[in-house]
Amino acid sequence: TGSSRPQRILKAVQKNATKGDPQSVISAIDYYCRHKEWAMNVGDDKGLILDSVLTEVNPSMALELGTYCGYSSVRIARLLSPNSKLITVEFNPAFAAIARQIIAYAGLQDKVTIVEGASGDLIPKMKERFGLKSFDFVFLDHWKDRYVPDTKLLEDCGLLRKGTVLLADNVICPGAPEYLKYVRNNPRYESRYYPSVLEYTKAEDGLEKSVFLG
Ligand SMILES: Cc1cc(-c2n[nH]c(CCNC(=O)c3cc(-c4ccc(F)cc4)cc(O)c3O)n2)ccn1
Ligand SMILES: [Mg+2]
Repeated sequence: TGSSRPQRILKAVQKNATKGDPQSVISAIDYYCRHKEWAMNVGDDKGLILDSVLTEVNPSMALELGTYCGYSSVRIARLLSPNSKLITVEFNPAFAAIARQIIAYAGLQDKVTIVEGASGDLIPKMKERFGLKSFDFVFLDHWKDRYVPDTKLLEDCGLLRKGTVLLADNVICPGAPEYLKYVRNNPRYESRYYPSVLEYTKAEDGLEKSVFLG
């Protein structure tokens, strides 16, 4: 049988990027997915917003829900301070295997831990598994109907602290309408919408940044 899209993305990285150079890995994926075949990476347009929010927060502990090929894991990890960590959760083992190789190609394997499984199962185990108190930053980029239940789960598991920043991808396309209602009408969050486009297209999309007020 033929290769998968994630396998073709890995090949494009190995062919066009420089080992240990995260920016070249990002550029290689963006070029491939814009000119050869579309893929559900956060992409270069929304990626610039992710970069700026991340730089502002400068998290010690970051969580990403939805790894896919590791594109946003590389975007996040390349901007983390020394000793800061990213935990990223991927449901599909085949995606996780590719992401592990792309993150390693970028030289960021010491900053990123990939965990395989469903967010709803893994979130309640995070404190004990990783000996962490709370997350400073959470990037929601997984199944769009899990944004609300998993945000509530993060609250209930004490994994958010006063000031934790949640950044949600795809709030317009494919869309997370319940999530927008939840964070925008909730006094425990201060939210702001960053308009952009769906990765590698002209379709409307955007990121919602929500600060947990405790
Ligand atoms: C339950 C659970 C789930 C996960 C998990 N791991 N990996 C993911 C990936 C989820 N991402 C998407 O589905 C996604 C889709 C589009 C899209 C698709 C088709 C279109 F036509 C237009 C847009 C665009 C995007 O930017 C996306 O992010 N979820 C991990 C853990 N636990
Ligand atoms: Mg996305």
